[in-house]
Amino acid sequence: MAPSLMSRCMGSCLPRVGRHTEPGSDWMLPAHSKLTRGKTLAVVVLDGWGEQIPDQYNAIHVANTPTMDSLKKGAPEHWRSIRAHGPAVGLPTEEDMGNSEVGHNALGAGRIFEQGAKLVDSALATGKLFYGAGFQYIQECFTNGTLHLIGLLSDGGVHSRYDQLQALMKGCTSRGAKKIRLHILTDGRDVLDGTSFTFVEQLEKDLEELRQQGVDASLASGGGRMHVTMDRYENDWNVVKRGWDAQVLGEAPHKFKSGIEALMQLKADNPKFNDQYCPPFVIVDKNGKSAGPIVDGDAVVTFNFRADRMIMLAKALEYANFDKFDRVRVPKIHYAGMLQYDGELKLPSKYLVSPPEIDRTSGEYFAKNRLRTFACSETVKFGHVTFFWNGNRSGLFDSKLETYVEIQSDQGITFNEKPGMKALQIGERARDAILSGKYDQVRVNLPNGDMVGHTGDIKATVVGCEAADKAVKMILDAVKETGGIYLVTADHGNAEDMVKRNPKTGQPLLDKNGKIQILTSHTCAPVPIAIGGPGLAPGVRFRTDLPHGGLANVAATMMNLLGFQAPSDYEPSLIEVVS
Ligand SMILES: O=C(O)[C@H](O)COP(=O)(O)O
Ligand SMILES: [Mn+2]
Ligand SMILES: [Mn+2]
Repeated sequence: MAPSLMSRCMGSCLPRVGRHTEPGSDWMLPAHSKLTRGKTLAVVVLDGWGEQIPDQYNAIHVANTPTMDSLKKGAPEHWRSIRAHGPAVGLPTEEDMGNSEVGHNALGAGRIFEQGAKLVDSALATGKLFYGAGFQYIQECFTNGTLHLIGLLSDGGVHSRYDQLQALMKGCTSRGAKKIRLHILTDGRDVLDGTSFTFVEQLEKDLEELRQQGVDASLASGGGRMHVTMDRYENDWNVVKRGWDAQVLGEAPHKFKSGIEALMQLKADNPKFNDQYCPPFVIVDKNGKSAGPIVDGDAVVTFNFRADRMIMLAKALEYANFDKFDRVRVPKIHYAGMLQYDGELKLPSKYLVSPPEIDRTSGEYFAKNRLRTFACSETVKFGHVTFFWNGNRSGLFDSKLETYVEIQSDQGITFNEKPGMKALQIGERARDAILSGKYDQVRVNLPNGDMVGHTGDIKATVVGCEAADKAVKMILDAVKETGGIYLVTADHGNAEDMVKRNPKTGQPLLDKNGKIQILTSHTCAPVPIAIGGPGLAPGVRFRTDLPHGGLANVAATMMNLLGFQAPSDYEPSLIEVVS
């Protein structure tokens, strides 16, 4: 140990826990030279809570949020905003809005990793995607079988991108695929509601082009992403079953001759129709025979790069012992994911592009340094503060040190129906964990801004934000009572902007009927970060020399607040200690 460091640590500092040398070679984090251990750190992630123009379309501004307001107004040296979109979280461009996967990855891992969207872009650009073991595996079925492509039809860039699907279709047909069937999930969540028509039209054109080249290419089934297939964290297996029935068995309550006919008819039948909740349908020929059930000898690719909402289908497609619903018929197929979605479960076992290797996350460091962690959210966000936070890794690092609590989310509703969601229960569980004194870190995700924001219902989103604010208060009160420290931040924007705006004037854009266009998606807005609590050492403040700080700077900040230095290759901490 350097003499200067030793003298600083004599007396008041706790013993130095260890030393980090080469990345990965030593898990022990050195003690911080000025900040001591022993305080509970509460980490609150407000999902979908950005900083934006304070007008009537900013649900957070409209909402009564005294706790979050006081953090912002209270102490300028303890509040700032940080980047949560684009390259700051490993996405291809500044136009890419943030999302929970990349946001929580960056928060937990403390470094910026090239994310799925970018990795697929380069694997397609270099052609590497078509030379790997995953592609060879599906290619084996091209001569005698059908290639099924299942995924989100959108250019949201959160779970998938249409240009990648186009490149995949082209690449597959030029490498021998003779018969292709598309199983689409309509979006309206990462892109404007109603755009499914445009995407389906484009897809029909692209399929027609393939047919001109002699490929038997057509749409086989469809459904809205939130109602069909794309559930997550096992909240509701019925969603995946609906997809299975349409995609694999070729059965659905609605049958149409084309995708456009399907959308037009379903919309005409139901004035409340929206892209996210489109019912499942199959495409049939004139005899009513479905265009593309999945059968023995076929190849299947799930073309979403993002993990959370594909894992359940991946399990249904890959696991021999699967008991979540009756699959009725389990075809012998060659299945590959666009990426491997779960590194711990190695699921799916075959994939086209290697996922980012997110290693040495803060969670793993904490476990190795014997810190005790409590993490909690409700089902729809549970994996965010655990799986995503830990670098897309399921499970605990150390069951003796970590407690992960999942509160069951409401099922089968859109969250504007119950916008408070489980925020108060999450707040209570976190409060109890803090008061118990058993944990060094208590981490939660409060989902309201995001989950209600995605419904496009402004009034309900306001109510949701108020509930989240109450939960923050509960947690901050417990921090106060126990002399702890808090760090409150968010993973990306959503509720702070509920309308599509003219980029030049900032005014809401109108649709062809003169109605304001509602924005259901995330945004590119920065997010707030606030620190405080009685345990925060005097002199701790946000540095002013990191104006472009982003989510990846938070992990080192947490380590400092817990009394440790961060690993040298982590993005720098946002705080400094002045005397
Ligand atoms: O999956 C979703 O719900 C949206 O596409 C993205 O939202 P999230 O990134 O906040 O989960
Ligand atoms: Mn999120
Ligand atoms: Mn979201």
